[in-house]
Amino acid sequence: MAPPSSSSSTPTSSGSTTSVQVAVRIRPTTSQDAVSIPARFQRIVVHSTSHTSVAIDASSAAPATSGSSTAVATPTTPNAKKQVFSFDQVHSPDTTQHALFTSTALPLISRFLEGFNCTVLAYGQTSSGKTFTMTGVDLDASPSDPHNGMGIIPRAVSTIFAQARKLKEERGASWNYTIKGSFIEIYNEDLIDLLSSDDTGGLRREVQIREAKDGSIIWGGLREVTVRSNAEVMK
Ligand SMILES: Nc1ncnc2c1ncn2[C@@H]1O[C@H](COP(=O)(O)OP(=O)(O)OP(=O)(O)O)[C@@H](O)[C@H]1O
Repeated sequence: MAPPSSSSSTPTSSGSTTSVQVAVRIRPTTSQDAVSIPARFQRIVVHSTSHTSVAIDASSAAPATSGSSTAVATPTTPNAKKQVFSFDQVHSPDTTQHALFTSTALPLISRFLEGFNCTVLAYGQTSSGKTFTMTGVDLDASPSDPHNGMGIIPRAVSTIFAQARKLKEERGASWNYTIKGSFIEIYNEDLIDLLSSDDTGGLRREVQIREAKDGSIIWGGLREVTVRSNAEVMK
């Protein structure tokens, strides 16, 4: 979360401004679901009803096709009430990786290059698609290709490098930039530096997090590595 002095506000669909935006992505059913989910639970209960809302079927009735191995829409029972929830963005199962990136993370990149702190956080139950959404596949493909499976991280990193190169071309020899990366795992209450093992004989170093007087965040002992390309970051 960005400290107040460097946070950046974004207009919401309701017209108010907030520094936190919530986007929901509904993942499609996969072939794995057919084997890993018991047939009686194989039904779709979450539907996007607009670009900003989802409806959850309230029916607790068993689906008409109980026993089938394919997911189906839940039949509505009489008087079953759908619950509707609103978010800043709702993405249906057919949303591509490129479209998701363009509407969620891309707007943050220009703000990031202006000096704002930006965070993209994936949250969801196991198998809901966090890794697919954040990392995806085709990690060193072109971020502008709308058809590949690159997730948010490789697309964001490629875009940051491309925009930094463009700024360099515009600003000439008097302007330079360095991009550094760190990789931290938060596990229970511990913060583990995942890039520290090389110089600590295989043991990963714990890092300390504290807040400076000006509200900025200090990561004590965190290893920062200079990176020059998306391929280097994703390695
Ligand atoms: N939008 C999508 N389109 C196609 N397949 C998807 C999509 N989202 C997720 N999947 C597939 O669903 C499965 C589970 O996704 P994923 O591994 O990303 O979940 P996760 O939230 O990271 O799970 P965990 O918390 O257990 O690590 C994977 O096989 C992934 O390829």
